[in-house]
Amino acid sequence: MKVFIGYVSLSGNTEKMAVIIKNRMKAAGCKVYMERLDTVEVDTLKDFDLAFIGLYTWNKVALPYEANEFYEEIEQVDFKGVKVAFFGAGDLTHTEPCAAINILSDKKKEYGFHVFEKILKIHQESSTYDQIKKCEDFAVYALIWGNKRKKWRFLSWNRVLSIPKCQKSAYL
Ligand SMILES: Cc1cc2nc3c(=O)[nH]c(=O)nc-3n(C[C@H](O)[C@H](O)[C@H](O)COP(=O)(O)O)c2cc1C
Repeated sequence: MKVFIGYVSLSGNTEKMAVIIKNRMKAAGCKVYMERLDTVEVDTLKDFDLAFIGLYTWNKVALPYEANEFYEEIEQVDFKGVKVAFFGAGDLTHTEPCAAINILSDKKKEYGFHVFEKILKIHQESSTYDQIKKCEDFAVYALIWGNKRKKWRFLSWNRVLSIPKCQKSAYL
């Protein structure tokens, strides 16, 4: 599978999540292309089987400024059926943590993207074993979701990747 990972990160926490996801996807045999969202051409997402988009949040009512152009360009292309999964670092003690992700994810749904129902939100840096595992598990579940066209394929992916049953508690 061809996987795209696009992210924006100021202090490096979201970038760290992106790297964990990238490594997990490579270990699963995917071809991975990773780029910052402020340099990506939005229509290239159509060339991938699955896209991961990661954002930090600095002001709960706004997108990071580096993602503004990406956000605007979504309106210019037909993205019907393009699959995307969202992740990001934030302050989970906020009343509305990682709100930038919800802003972008809502717009993507509106413009035809097929959005993975689980969003991965990590408190600050992904440094503990538990946080790193959450990133890896999220990546694998998104991959299975992105690849789930036939039941046998879902079952074989489960076996090949040797993952436990879905732990919903790992997601916010
Ligand atoms: C000035 C400032 C405002 C912030 N506002 C929010 C916020 O509204 N919501 C949130 O979830 N996190 C907020 N955070 C926490 C950051 O999202 C968090 O530090 C995150 O790890 C940054 O990601 P990055 O390292 O990828 O840039 C804020 C942090 C700073 C410094």
